[in-house]
Amino acid sequence: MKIAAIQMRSGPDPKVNLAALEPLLAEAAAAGARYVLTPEVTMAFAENRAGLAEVAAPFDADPQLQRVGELAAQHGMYVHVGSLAVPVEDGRFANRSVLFGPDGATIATYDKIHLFDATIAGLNAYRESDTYRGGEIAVTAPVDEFILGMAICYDMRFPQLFHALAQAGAGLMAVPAAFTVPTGQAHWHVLLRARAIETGSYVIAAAQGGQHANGRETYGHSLIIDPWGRIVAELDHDAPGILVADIAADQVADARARIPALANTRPFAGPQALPL
Ligand SMILES: O=C(O)CNC(=O)[C@H](CS)NC(=O)CCC(=O)C(=O)O
Repeated sequence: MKIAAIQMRSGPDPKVNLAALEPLLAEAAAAGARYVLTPEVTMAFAENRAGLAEVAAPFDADPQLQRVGELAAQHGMYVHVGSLAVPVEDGRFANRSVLFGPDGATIATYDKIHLFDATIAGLNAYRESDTYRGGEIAVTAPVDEFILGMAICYDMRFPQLFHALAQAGAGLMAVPAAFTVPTGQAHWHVLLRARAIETGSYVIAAAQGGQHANGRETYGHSLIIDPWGRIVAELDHDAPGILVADIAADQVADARARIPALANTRPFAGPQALPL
């Protein structure tokens, strides 16, 4: 199965972002992709909560999202919108991933569980939970012969999520992202490779990249990693573009046969704080 990651440089306006996305989806379809992943905050990378409130639409009436569903059907491929902001009851948003099937139907949604509340030296303090409400449910979905495990950006730092997805059968992990540059330089490749190795799974990471209109700068470097932890494709820059690779379910089985860490997982008690 051919899969593709789309790298973007989204701004605050969903119409402009959709216009940037459409030709990249067409390019992925022309390359033979059966499954395509777009980055976190594909549709609106806003400056703040007020900026999002101006453009975010109810989930069932989002014109850009509906257009992506039509494009999935037109191209006959799975299109996974890495995330977009969806208004929720408490005035915040869900940072939500949406998977469309090749017939254009919505197959699955996933709300980002782990929110980026961190202060990084030299950057602003990020308080994602001011704007977004965290999800509470891990999600898998069928994509042809694969089971897809859904994660978003900062989720990649939480191996227990990927372990749970793999235990539920996922062999392809999706990580749409809008990573900061310094943490990307330090951690992006090693964390994503580790998630692939630990779970014997493919990892596809579709990134935002470059200098955005909202003042943020993101790391780019979209990646596809095989279940042995090898990087099989990378956009070695932060500009918009697409990345394509062939994946095969027998590679998942092979990696898990060589290192059966999933099967060898055992429950344990403790830790005991010694000496008692
Ligand atoms: O805020 C928005 O509109 C969109 N969301 C993001 O950009 C999110 C939350 S601020 N970014 C990350 O999770 C980066 C994580 C990261 O860089 C790391 O883990 O090192």
